Amino acid sequence: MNELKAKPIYLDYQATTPTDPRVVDAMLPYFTEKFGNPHSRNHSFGWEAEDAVEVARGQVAKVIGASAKEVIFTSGATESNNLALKGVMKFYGKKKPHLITVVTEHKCVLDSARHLEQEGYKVTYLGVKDNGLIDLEELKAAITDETALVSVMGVNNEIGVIQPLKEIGAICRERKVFFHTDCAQAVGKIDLDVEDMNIDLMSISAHKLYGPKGVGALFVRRRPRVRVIAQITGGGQERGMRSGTLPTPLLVGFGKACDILSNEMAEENARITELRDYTLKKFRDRLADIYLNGDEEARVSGNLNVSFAYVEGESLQMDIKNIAVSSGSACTSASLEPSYVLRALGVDEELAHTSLRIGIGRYTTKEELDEAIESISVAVERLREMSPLWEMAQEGIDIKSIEWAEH
Ligand SMILES: Cc1ncc(COP(=O)(O)O)c(C=O)c1O
Ligand code: FES
Repeated sequence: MNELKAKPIYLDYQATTPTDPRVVDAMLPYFTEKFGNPHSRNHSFGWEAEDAVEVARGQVAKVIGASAKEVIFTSGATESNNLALKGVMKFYGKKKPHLITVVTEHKCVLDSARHLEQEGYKVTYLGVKDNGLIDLEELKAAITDETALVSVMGVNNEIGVIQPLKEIGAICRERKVFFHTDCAQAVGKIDLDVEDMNIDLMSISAHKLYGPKGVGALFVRRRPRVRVIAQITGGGQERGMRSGTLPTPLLVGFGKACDILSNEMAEENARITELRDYTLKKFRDRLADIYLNGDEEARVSGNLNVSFAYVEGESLQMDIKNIAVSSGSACTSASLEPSYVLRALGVDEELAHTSLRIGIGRYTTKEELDEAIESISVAVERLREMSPLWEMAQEGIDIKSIEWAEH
């Protein structure tokens, strides 16, 4: 058949973002004529690259209210999170071997915590309420004299909920424990100020904020000073905290992307919030039995994580192939397990299997959303028509009362 392929619609901005063309333009000269090694001290090629790196450092620092000297460049948030957790625990851990984190953190935080546990450190994993937020009283109760670090993400990558960073920072400062936050999904989406929020370490990733992939940063507070043990050693770059030649073009792009956010973030988020609310309303008007996962208020502009009851998420995705969204299951492995984040919210397994994460961002248009809403709705209606569970629910049978055979 000579069918015209529909243009794919990208609604997966939490997975990654396209690099802003302005960012690409800023980067290009640093691949070619301005290619010097920023650590070369003896000639102008090096100085030129170093100057560009320092400008970028300042631009990154500015969006989070830090000073440039507190920004350590890394390869991304995965590395930053590893450095924060392992670096701090290994420095302070003899006297204070206890780390507190949250069950809904990104895998790279949870995996770093597991590694530390295997090495004998103690880890408390806080649960979350059914809106995805931590309970501050639980956090307070978990802190002991042995706690060195609390690590709570700013914004969750799956459900977009915003943790109460300022309150967490205040608790940590009062109890004299360091506060690390994974803000890979938060920078550019919410106002962040490391001073006001008493944040001691913050992980950032460029490719989530319209910058290039393969670069990120860890903010490490200087006053009061936070010490970390380097996880990558060598030439002693980044004040000994992270060795390796800095990738000048990537950093220039990262800096430019942050600079754009400094100027345009408020306006951009207002526009995206409007699109998101519009989308949710249209779904709610059209389809019964849909549920928004995660708090409706404490939520970033571009995230809609919705369960479409009685429809299996993967089947739904297969039906809407030209729309790039993420499903709430099997996304982290081939295990076909429903998302651990949704499970932690208490979303039951059936419903967790029916979720889609719809990510709206800088280049999303209303027309694209209209098309996506229509395709998803048609697919949900079609799949529900085929679902015996949906049929039973329409007849008023309580699905929960059914005894399922072992499988
Ligand atoms: C919350 C969160 N933390 C960490 C990461 C990892 O970031 P990177 O891809 O820069 O390593 C991601 C991206 O998947 C994320 O969403
Ligand atoms: S949605 Fe595919 S395994 Fe549950």
